[in-house]
Amino acid sequence: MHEPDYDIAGETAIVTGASQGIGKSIAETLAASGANVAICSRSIDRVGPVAEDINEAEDVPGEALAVECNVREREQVQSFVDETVEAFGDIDVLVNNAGGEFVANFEDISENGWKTIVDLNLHSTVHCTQLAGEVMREGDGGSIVNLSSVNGQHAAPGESHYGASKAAVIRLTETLATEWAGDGIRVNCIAPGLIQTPGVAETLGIQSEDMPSREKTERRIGHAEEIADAVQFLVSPAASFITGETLTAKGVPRAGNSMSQDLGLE
Ligand SMILES: CCCCCCCCCCC/C=C/C(=O)SCCNC(=O)CCNC(=O)[C@H](O)C(C)(C)COP(=O)(O)OP(=O)(O)OC[C@H]1O[C@@H](n2cnc3c(N)ncnc32)[C@H](O)[C@@H]1OP(=O)(O)O
Ligand SMILES: NC(=O)C1=CN([C@@H]2O[C@H](COP(=O)(O)OP(=O)(O)OC[C@H]3O[C@@H](n4cnc5c(N)ncnc54)[C@H](OP(=O)(O)O)[C@@H]3O)[C@@H](O)[C@H]2O)C=CC1
Repeated sequence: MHEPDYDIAGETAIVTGASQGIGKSIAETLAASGANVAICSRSIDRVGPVAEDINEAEDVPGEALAVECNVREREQVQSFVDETVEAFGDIDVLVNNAGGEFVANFEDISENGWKTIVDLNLHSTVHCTQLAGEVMREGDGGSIVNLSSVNGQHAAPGESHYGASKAAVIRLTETLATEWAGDGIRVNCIAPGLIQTPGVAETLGIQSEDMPSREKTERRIGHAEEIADAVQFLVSPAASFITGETLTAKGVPRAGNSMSQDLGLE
C-alpha cells in the first residue's frame, strides 16, 4: 500500500523573515518535522528567541540557527547563506517568506515607496534564491517555496506596488522551475489570502482575538500554521512531481463580492 512521504528529517531549511507571523510558523513546523532551520530577520533580538524556543523544545528534533539579516541587502544574504552552510553543511530547502507592504493608492506612492516594496518582496527573493540556489545546485538540489499573495493573482485597490511585486514572484517561480529542473530543484509558490499575523495587524489594523478554528472552511481569516502546513507539503517528497505551481490558500471565497467585503473589512 502506498503511503505519502512527508519526511524532511535531517534536511537543512532556510526560512527568511521568521521572527513572527507566517515565517515563524514555517520554521517551527519544519523543525518539528526534523529539519534543521536557519532563520533570519532584521533583528537578532527578535529572531533569536524563536530559535531558542525551537532548540529548547524537547519534542522538536530539528535544530535552529538564528542570524540577523536584512534580505534587501545582498551582502547580508551571502553571509546568512555562508553561516547556514557552516552550521549545517548544506542547503536543501529555501523558503522566501520575508515580505511586506503598505496600502496606498498608486498616485500616492513615491518613487522610494515603490522601490521599497519591490525590493522587499521581489529583489530579496532574487538575492536569496541566487545565493542559496548556488549551494543547492552544487549539492543535491532541493526545493524552494516563495511566498506570493492573492494580490499577486488578482487586482485590489491600494495594492499596485505589492501586487506587481508578488505577481513577479509567481512568474519568477514558474521560470526557475523550468531552468533548474535539471539541477534537481523544484520551485513552487504559495499565494495566501488574509492570514492573521502581527504584520496584518499593523498594516491592515485587523486583530482577531477569537480566531475561528481550522475546522471551519467557510470564509474566515487564516492561521499562519495553515500556510506552514502547505509549505511542509511542497518541500516534502510527497510533492516530488510538483514544480512551477502556485498553491492558493485562501479558504472558500464568496462568489461575486470583493474579498474585503467578505472579510467584513468594509
Ligand atoms: C480589497 C482589499 C483586499 C483585502 C483582503 C486582501 C486579502 C489578503 C491580502 C493580505 C495582504 C497582506 C500583505 C502583507 O504582506 S501583510 C504582512 C506583512 N507585513 C508588513 O507589511 C509589515 C508592515 N509594513 C512595514 O513594516 C513597512 O511599511 C515596510 C516594511 C513595508 C516599509 O518599511 P521601511 O522602513 O523599509 O520603509 P519606510 O518607512 O522608510 O518607507 C519607505 C518609503 O515608503 C513610503 N511609505 C511607507 N508607508 C507608506 C504609506 N502608508 N503610504 C505611502 N507611502 C508610504 C515612505 O514614505 C518612503 O518613501 P519616501 O522616502 O519617498 O517618503
Ligand atoms: N499575512 C497575510 O495576510 C499575507 C501575507 N503574505 C506574505 O507572507 C509573508 C509573511 O507575512 P506575515 O507573516 O504576515 O508578515 P509579518 O509582517 O507578520 O512578518 C514579516 C517577517 O519578515 C521579517 N522581515 C521583514 N522585512 C525583512 C527584511 N528586509 N529582511 C529580513 N526579514 C524581514 C520580519 O522580521 P523583523 O521585523 O524582525 O525584521 C518578520 O519576521 C510576506 O511575504 C507577506 O507578503 C501574503 C499574503 C497574505
